[in-house]
Amino acid sequence: MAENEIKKGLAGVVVDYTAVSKVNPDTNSLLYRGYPVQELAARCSFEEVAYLLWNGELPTKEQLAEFTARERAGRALDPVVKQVIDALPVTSHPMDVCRTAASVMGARHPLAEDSSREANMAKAVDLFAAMPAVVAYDQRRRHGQELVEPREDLGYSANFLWMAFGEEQVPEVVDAFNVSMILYAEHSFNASTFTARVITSTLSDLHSAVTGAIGALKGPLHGGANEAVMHTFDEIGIRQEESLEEAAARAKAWMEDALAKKKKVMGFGHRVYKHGDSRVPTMKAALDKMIAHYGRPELLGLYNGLETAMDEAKAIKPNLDYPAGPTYHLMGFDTPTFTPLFVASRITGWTAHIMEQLDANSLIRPLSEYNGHEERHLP
Ligand SMILES: CC(=O)SCCNC(=O)CCNC(=O)[C@H](O)C(C)(C)COP(=O)(O)OP(=O)(O)OC[C@H]1O[C@@H](n2cnc3c(N)ncnc32)[C@H](O)[C@@H]1OP(=O)(O)O
Ligand SMILES: O=C([O-])CC(=O)C(=O)O
Repeated sequence: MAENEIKKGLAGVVVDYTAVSKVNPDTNSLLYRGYPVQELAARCSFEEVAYLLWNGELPTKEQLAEFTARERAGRALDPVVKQVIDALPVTSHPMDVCRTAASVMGARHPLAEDSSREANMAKAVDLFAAMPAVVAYDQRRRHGQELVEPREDLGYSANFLWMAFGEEQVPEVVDAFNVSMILYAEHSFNASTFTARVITSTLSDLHSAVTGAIGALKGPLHGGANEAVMHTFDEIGIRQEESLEEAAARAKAWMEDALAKKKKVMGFGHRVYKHGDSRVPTMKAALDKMIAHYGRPELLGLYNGLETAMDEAKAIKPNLDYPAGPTYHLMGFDTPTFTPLFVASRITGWTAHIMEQLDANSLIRPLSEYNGHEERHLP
């Protein structure tokens, strides 16, 4: 019997203060620096939200102009980072490519060993500006396509889609992508952010913390779930000729069978929210728009069938990854690219937390209760 109560997975443990965001499971709300995320998603660009997360306030017109000019100037893929990506097999998971690229960018950064607030802010903006090129180029090279150079006349989301597909997207698609970036940007002490804070607490550098955070995000219990959702849809089978009702019935039957076999179905459940993820209604509205735009009601059938069956059987609600996965699929991203899209967004939240951790640092080092062999001695 343990002498101390063990909180497995640190469930329910409050480990520090944060002013970056507030997740409130009782009111199903999420605030970034005090602003409801739904309001930000409806009215702001992702660039404005990034600025807010880092600086605590939304930018003025002049500040936004300066900030976007800085972001646009940093979008091109560093030729050395491209060489490193090209040296990786095309079968490498795109999250491994992202993690490697973040690490190379850190080693090459002119301020690599400087962890002052000014240097960290510069590094954060550099990563934010450059990661879309990594994600977009890696998807393209896996499909035998050439790098697409960024366009300075486009906003962050429009340019990201341009670099991924080499075609300008219509405003509805750009808006849905912008909403997904805003919703994915920040979520208090989730596993990847906590990883970044642990690494930062040793006084290691920002790129090391982001590289570790990317590793934590990859797992299917965290960000990897958006990719896993699409695998579920694929396993059930996407049949474009099918009606919404037919697809829903097949998805419902699939879920009932999966739950009878005690399977965990990715895209459902959350450590903090127990009555639904605050971000899902906004992301689901964006998914609905994409389903209408691309004329794909059968995907809504699959979505509804799984959700209903999970709710009836276990009352477990979808998390953000559930509507995000099929939204990215409709936009034309291949499935392994979904979690790197999450990386591109969460760089903002991670780096805001890294700077906050450094401002009031204490080495993160919890205790453990030993349950191994009694003391013994060599014969
Ligand atoms: C952006 C994000 O990172 S959001 C999270 C993305 N992750 C996923 O979608 C992965 C699937 N979900 C899960 O594994 C979990 O819900 C987690 C890890 C997110 C949170 O889990 P925890 O708070 O640790 O709860 P835990 O995993 O113990 O689940 C509690 C119960 O609900 C069940 N449950 C929770 N989620 C699911 C699920 N997705 N499918 C089936 N059952 C589930 C568990 O089996 C468990 O049942 P039991 O008490 O009968 O054993
Ligand atoms: O908060 C969590 O545990 C996971 C999550 O939803 C996120 O990181 O966006």
